[in-house]
Amino acid sequence: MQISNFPVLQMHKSQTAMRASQKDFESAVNQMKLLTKDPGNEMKLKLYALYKQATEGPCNMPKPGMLDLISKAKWDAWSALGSLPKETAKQNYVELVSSLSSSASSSQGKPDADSKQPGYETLVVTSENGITKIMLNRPTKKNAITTQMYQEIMLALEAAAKDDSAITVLTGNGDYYCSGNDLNNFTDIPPGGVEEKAKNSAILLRDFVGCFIDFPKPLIAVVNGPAVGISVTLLGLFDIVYASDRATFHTPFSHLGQSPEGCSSYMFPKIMGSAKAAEMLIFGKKLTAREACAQGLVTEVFPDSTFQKEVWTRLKAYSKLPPNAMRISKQLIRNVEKEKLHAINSEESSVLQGRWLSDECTNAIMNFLSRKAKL
Ligand SMILES: CCCCC/C=C/CC(=O)SCCNC(=O)CCNC(=O)[C@H](O)C(C)(C)COP(=O)(O)OP(=O)(O)OC[C@H]1O[C@@H](n2cnc3c(N)ncnc32)[C@H](O)[C@@H]1OP(=O)(O)O
Repeated sequence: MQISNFPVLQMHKSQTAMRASQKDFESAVNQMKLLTKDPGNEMKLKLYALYKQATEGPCNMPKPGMLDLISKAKWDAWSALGSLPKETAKQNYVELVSSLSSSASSSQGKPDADSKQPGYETLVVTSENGITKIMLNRPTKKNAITTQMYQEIMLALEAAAKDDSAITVLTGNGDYYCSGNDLNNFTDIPPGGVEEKAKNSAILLRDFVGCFIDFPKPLIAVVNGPAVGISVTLLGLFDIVYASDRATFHTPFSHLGQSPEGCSSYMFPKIMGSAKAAEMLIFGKKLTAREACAQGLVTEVFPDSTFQKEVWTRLKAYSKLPPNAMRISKQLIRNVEKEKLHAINSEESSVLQGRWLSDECTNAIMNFLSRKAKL
């Protein structure tokens, strides 16, 4: 095999002016270890040959026997590089790895058109590489959750529970993860009046949170930006919470004349201790991602600039673990408290039903809707 059989090497022959440093080379070698998608045998042979040429120079090993197919393919690939200088081989290796990593990262978070599931108006739901991703998709409204969106999230979770993916991810599109309940939900009053509205909302809330309590597979929150209200309280029911360092966590329930939901009245004190939980749930203290991590609400914080790349690399690796083992482990952890969580969810929903009818709550919502108040 001649060097001309490797178009990618031909392409870079003219670029020898740009030399890769030893550090670039070593970091490309490390980068290869992080690739989660198999680049295929042909590419692996090219990389092998360049690595050998870069580290040992031209191939002077004896040719392996005809029956030792793998060693012979590797020997052929290396020999084909002839007397290519070590420095050029290093450069070509670095560029080849970089092209592989950028094509992998450009597909992260950006689903194939084919994998996008139809039927959702407020979400983008995709399933690929063993991961079902549910993305809140109202970026211009900071992903505030409308009544339709609550229903679509429940449908998406129900479908994800049954599909063949190993893990499920919830994330947001745009600069926010989610700004919580859409406050306009309270303006659509049915013929039965505000009491009926409050009752229906409490039922919807109870069923919605119930789906998170019962979700049978590992559930991961990829918190891409600020999170408010119910999108924060629900985090206590996730198995992993990864956050960008741009994310904040805010539950301004008292400011809104409301009270905690999402089982946070139980989960938050359990996770962070009652004093820290009270500061968030009663006094509406907003936490940075690092504070939320220190208090156990967040699993790990990543720099925003590398957030998507690092998180999806990690999740792709996790999605290859045996799915039944993950499911069984999750259920062992969850089943201990499932009944208790459902009871807490019912109680929180019923208390909120009363709060929604209070003057404190009505005034706070009116203030927001008339743009007098923001968080
Ligand atoms: C079935 C019922 C279940 C109920 C469960 C109960 C849950 C409790 C909660 O979730 S409480 C939390 C409720 N959320 C809020 O109070 C947040 C309100 N929003 C804000 O304070 C701000 O919008 C902000 C701080 C999130 C972002 O401020 P910023 O200045 O960056 O951006 P804008 O305010 O201009 O927002 C852009 C547009 O998005 C609309 N919007 C944002 N959040 C909400 C929301 N929660 N509800 C309704 N609309 C929201 C905002 O009005 C802007 O719209 P516009 O461009 O048309 O003006």
